[in-house]
Amino acid sequence: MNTNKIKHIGVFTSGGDSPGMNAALYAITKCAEVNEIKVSGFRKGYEGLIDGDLIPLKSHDLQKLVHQGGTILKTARSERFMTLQGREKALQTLRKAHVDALIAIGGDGTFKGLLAFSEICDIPFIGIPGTIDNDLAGTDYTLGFDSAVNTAIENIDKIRDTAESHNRVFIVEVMGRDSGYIGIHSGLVVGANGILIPESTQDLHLLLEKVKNYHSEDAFLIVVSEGDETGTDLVASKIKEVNPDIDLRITRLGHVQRGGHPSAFDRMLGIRLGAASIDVLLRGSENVMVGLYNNMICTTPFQNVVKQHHIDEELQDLLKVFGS
Ligand SMILES: Nc1ncnc2c1ncn2[C@@H]1O[C@H](COP(=O)(O)OP(=O)(O)OP(=O)(O)O)[C@@H](O)[C@H]1O
Ligand SMILES: O=P(O)(O)OC[C@H]1O[C@](O)(CO)[C@@H](O)[C@@H]1O
Repeated sequence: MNTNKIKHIGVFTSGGDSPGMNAALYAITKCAEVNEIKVSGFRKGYEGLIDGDLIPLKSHDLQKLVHQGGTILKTARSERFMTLQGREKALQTLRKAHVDALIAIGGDGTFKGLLAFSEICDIPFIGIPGTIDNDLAGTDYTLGFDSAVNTAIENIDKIRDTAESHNRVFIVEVMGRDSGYIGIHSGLVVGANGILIPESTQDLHLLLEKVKNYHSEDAFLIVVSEGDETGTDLVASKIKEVNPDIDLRITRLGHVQRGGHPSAFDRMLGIRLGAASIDVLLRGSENVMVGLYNNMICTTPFQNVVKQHHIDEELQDLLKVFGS
């Protein structure tokens, strides 16, 4: 496509919200304005595309929202977009609004959606990785991951205080639908006694050995990823089996990890990736996700942005030493 013809860009946030999305929206809008391109925001992810629910975006308004968590465009998981009929409606919306290119901020599901959409819609699509799970290939970090880990550790530190006071064992469940990134990062930096994540299957046995002999005056903290195959409740009952005297509590941190102000890292990541999305679009890229690799901007075709079920070797080694 002749990129001089890009006069109107549509943008939306999709999947789970993540801190830093507003910073990315600000950067997209600011950089588009510099290039005399109009930006419209579709509300509630693919739902807004289907229903034609769009609002004009101006950098002046977004500038003061960079520090805010969530997404001012709202987000959703859209059943309707999973159907060809839904995608055809979205195509009509884009044609009617004369949108020349689309930028989506979301996780791997969002990019699968764009791939399906590209079969019937031939305008360029650019993706920005936005999910607290950090489970995408093509980038070292996704928007919101750093903030979510910070929220998790702030809360786990508090749990330690009460756990120490009562000599209790606590299982703290952290988010990550299929991924242990939040689990391994938060578990390591709070000094957890055990860390269970879906990418590593041997730890439970070692953990049970350790907890069997636990009669300490200390707290015993176990961080379990939501996606761990054993699961929080079963881990708890296995611990009770091997050591029935243990005073055990479970805390599920849940959606608190998705809220709150974005960290400095996530604000900066949002600014960099938002700006990069306009830059690569105007250089003629399409159907790629912009990401950060070794602290440099890179692009990856949507086909390769599959869910990342791999924790690198260095972290796995740390897990062996510190996590079980
Ligand atoms: N194969 C697909 N075809 C069409 N649309 C899809 C497909 N997969 C996902 N989508 C659309 O993308 C939306 C977002 O995907 P999903 O709910 O998996 O979140 P995500 O982008 O992976 O973010 P998060 O990691 O925060 O959950 C879905 O609700 C659906 O509308
Ligand atoms: O908000 P929902 O739809 O319950 O989704 C929860 C899922 O979304 C995530 O927070 C990612 O956005 C996962 O960690 C979690 O499993």
